[in-house]
Amino acid sequence: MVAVDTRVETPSEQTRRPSPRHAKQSDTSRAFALIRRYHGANRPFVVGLLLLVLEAVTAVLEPFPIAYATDFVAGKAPSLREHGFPAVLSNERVETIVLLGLAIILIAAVNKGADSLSEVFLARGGRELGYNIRVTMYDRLQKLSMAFHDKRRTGDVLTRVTGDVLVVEEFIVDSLSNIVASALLLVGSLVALVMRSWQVALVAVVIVPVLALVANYFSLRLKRFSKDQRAKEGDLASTAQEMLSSIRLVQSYGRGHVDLENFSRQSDQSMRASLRIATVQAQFSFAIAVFEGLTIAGVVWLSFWLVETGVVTPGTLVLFVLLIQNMFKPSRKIVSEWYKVGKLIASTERIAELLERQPTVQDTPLSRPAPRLDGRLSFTDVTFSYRSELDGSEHETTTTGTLGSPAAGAVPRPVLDGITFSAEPGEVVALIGSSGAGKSTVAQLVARLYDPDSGVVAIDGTDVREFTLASLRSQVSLVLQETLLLTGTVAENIAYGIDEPDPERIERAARLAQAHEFIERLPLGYQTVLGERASTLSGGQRQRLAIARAFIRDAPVLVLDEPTTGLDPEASAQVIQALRTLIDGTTTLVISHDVELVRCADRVLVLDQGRIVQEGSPGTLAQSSGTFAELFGGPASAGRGDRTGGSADRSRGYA
Ligand SMILES: Nc1ncnc2c1ncn2[C@@H]1O[C@H](COP(=O)(O)OP(=O)(O)OP(=O)(O)O)[C@@H](O)[C@H]1O
Repeated sequence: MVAVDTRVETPSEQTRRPSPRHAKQSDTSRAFALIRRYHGANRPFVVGLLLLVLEAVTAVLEPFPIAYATDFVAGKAPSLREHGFPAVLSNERVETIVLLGLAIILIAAVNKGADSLSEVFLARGGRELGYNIRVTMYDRLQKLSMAFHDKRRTGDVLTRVTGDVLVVEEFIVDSLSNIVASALLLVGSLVALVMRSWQVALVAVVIVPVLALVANYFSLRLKRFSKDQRAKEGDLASTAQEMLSSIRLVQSYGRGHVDLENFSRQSDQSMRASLRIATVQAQFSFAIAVFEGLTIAGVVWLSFWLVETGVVTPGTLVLFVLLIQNMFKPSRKIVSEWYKVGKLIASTERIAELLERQPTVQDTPLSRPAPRLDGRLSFTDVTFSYRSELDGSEHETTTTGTLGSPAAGAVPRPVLDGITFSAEPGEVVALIGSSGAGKSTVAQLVARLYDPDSGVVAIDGTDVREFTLASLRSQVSLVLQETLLLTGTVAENIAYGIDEPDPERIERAARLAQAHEFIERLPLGYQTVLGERASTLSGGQRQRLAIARAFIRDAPVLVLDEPTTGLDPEASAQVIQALRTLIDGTTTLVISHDVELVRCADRVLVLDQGRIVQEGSPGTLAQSSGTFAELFGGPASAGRGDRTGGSADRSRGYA
């Protein structure tokens, strides 16, 4: 059932981006292409549409017994028996009226039955479509590279995955049946009119294009306003999400009122957008109602003249009025649903924009699974600059909302400029340098969170781009400054990223990470459920869980990015103790401002503005003049052999 798009994307697809003009021209076809691609089984749609045809046919038939009864009562039509119906009652007149009444009931029952059943079938199709789109979007979001995630606005993306998908889903469930049934009824009524009187049909033939023109005028306005409204809703969700994720900052700085003003301004804009839609809808309904009144009056005058001249019977006049009403009823429905077509198109555009986005970091058809790696890491003449995947007008429009805020037109300066170094298996290399020098960027290139603009990052002599992302990333462990813990138990958090965790393995990892003792003290030990941000744990405890997570993965390459920043000396000492065990025998890239941690390294690289400006063992660098000695102080610094060095001397604030 799931239509998750797991195709391997080729590099050529990466650059395939429609021009804004092209995208504008194909709004509707884009919407239908999306529905076609993700709708799942055909059966609910086929059966649903057949039932709609039955509904339309019965709706066209409904006025006929009423018209016949009118003529029969007025003595202008014979009894049904004269048409060859078998006699069922003794009174022929009563019999005709009863049979006509039964026909009205039967037609109405079939009509309503078909209507309800079609809704059931289309609901099934619509929900399946929504499910497929939602799961595919989730899958795509996981695959999109950091260049996308750096700039996207979470609230807006969430609105696309939830709100916009719901719009598409509900269009199929609620509106599609109304629109198709109404269109069929319109055509059916027109055909019935043509068959009964060409003169009256002429009136109807004039009505249809006028109706279409009026509908088109209003639908264009509705579409524009709905796009605007969806974008405003996305902005609103982004603002709310940002406030919630930075609630500590908001409260501690007492800036809640500023955020509130901002939120209420955006709410106001969203409300105004909704009101504009409601106003246009009301104008639309009013225009149609006036037009309907005029048309029915015209038909009544025309039919009256036809009755007077004996061309048609009074029953036919009733039939005409009912058929014309039959034409306006669906028109009114189409009008109200048309607004949803605009909404549908706006939402599908926003969904398609996300689904069509190609990750810049991805597997190629030539990628192969990495074997178990030894961990020989090398950077050769690596140059890199941050580029936004959101650059380009098709991604940054005012109508579909903002996925992010790229610095339009800014030429990115290289963040890394010709970086070359290597680390042997098991070697610990420390990266130091002032803030913004590019240390974290080097670390992120190892796990291919970004790809270099030029040069090669290799492990065991193979360019990391030749390995599949999953197999590469499973052999690189990251411990970052801010530990990301997920809602779930402590055990689940430690075992995150491995397929078959067993409790013994989890506990062994926790013991190695010096986390076992505090976990045992938690109310339910390893089964304690951590909240969204595990705010009940201290920074040091969270960090030791991250180290346990790295232990359990047993990856040959380890990247530590400021793992002790923000911890007090005691917590920091515990974390460093755990890290000493973790880095032993593992190729490690460590970025730290902590002298204790840097002393664990075999070699230190000093980065400045994206270049390596100094290189050597901690001991050697401490003896020579340069950034290292300035940052970490004098000759006391020693190499890896001095890992137990107990100086509490910290780096001198240069972050
Ligand atoms: N996602 C990003 N998008 C755009 N620019 C970025 C991004 N991340 C970092 N930069 C820029 O790249 C440069 C290097 O950043 P990086 O985080 O690698 O430095 P760093 O040496 O790790 O700094 P710090 O010690 O402060 O963490 C900085 O100028 C930073 O502003």
